[in-house]
Amino acid sequence: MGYIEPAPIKDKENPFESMMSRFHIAAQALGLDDEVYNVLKSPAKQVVVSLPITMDDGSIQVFEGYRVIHSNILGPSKGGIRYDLGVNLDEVKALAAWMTWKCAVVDIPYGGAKGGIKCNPRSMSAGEIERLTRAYTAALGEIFGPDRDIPAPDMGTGPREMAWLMDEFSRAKGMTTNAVVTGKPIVLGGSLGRSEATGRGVMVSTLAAMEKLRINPYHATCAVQGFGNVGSFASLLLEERGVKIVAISDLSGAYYNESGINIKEAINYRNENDGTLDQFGGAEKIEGTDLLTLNADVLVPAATEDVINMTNSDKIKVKLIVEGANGPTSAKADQVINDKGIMVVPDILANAGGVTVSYFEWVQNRLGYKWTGERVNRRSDRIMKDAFDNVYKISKEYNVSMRIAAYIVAIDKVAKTYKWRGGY
Ligand SMILES: NC(=O)C1=CN([C@@H]2O[C@H](COP(=O)(O)OP(=O)(O)OC[C@H]3O[C@@H](n4cnc5c(N)ncnc54)[C@H](O)[C@@H]3O)[C@@H](O)[C@H]2O)C=CC1
Ligand SMILES: O=C(O)CCC(=O)C(=O)O
Repeated sequence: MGYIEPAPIKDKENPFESMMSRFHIAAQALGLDDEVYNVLKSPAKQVVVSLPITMDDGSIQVFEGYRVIHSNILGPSKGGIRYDLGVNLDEVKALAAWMTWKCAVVDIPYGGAKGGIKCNPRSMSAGEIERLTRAYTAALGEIFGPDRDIPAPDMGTGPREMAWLMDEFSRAKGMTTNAVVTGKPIVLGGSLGRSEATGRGVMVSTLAAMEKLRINPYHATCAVQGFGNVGSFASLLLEERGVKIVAISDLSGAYYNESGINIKEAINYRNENDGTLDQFGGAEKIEGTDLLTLNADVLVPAATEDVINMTNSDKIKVKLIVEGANGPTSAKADQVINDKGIMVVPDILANAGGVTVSYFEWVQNRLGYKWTGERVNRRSDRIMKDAFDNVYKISKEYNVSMRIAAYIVAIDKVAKTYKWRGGY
């Protein structure tokens, strides 16, 4: 398949401003004082690096790489690395702040960071991606570290890139340092359960929300946007629990089957076809954006930012949105969705299963010990369910949406920690 350019998203909002508008509402509800507000509204560190890479044809191409540390108040900063043509500083700043709130919502001892390289990994060879990953790691070698800043996979990256990052960092330090990065291959110290962890957390959040809404999973239908790491595992695990997945999608388009898509078949098809669902035969092909407005009970956006926005929010028909992606709902669309009475399990809660198991991976690396997959899943399910219940309780207490409640939980924890540690 040739590379398919994503269609530009209409009315895309500035992601950092979107994040700030929710932060502002939650800070007001919480009565956050000005000092802490000012500390938390700006990232602690922003680094932009220029990466000249020799391409396979011998030419030199210069790529721009970013790493933003939003906060290290709760601990070393943590967050994925994204390879995508849409990467820019405002996006990375927003994603870094979301990591701060996410780690606080699930109560793990990390601050928030995010990184990215503006590139199109689908049009690059493995060798070019390896050289780019190694150059990025070398450029940020003084930022990364198991006690400082710990990257992980995000869109366009996975265990392969994390292995190169770990190796490059270890070579520079003269010792194997596997705790510098999570989401590694198992053989390099990756944790069992990390690959499926984000999708698994989405499944746990979806079932918890369905229980509140009295939706029986065995009678429920669900549409999932994005069929990468998060979307495919969320689909598989929800299907295993009785939910009928009626639509899935990726950059090639959306695929609809009202009797339910066989998700194992779709995953096998994608794995055998260069990572794409293009020409998938188990469903009828529909427009990618039509998936968002289908008649289903649940929508899981698991692709990218701002896909639910002012052009389509009034047409959304589901009862529940569970945000597998970071920032899939624009801040302006929040109000429309709330007015329609749709429950939203927000990104900083719903997709926190990934960073939770990344934390377990880091703990195992530091202990020099391996947990069983059963132990990883049991503990992460518990953390996700407790976090859901806590956010739900706060949403009732403050009479706010689940999104604002999650921000309240997070900001409160970070602010209290900041106060105890003291400013400069
Ligand atoms: N990988 C992880 O552990 C975590 C990922 N996330 C978030 O989940 C989202 C997806 O990440 P991954 O699954 O890791 O990425 P991935 O690179 O594995 O997969 C992305 C998928 O989305 C599809 N896609 C991209 N743009 C699209 C569009 N406009 N419409 C339909 N499909 C589109 C791609 O074709 C691909 O199927 C991102 O927002 C990421 O930040 C959040 C928490 C953890
Ligand atoms: O696993 C991690 O450390 C971070 C994953 C991530 O980037 C995210 O949750 O958005």
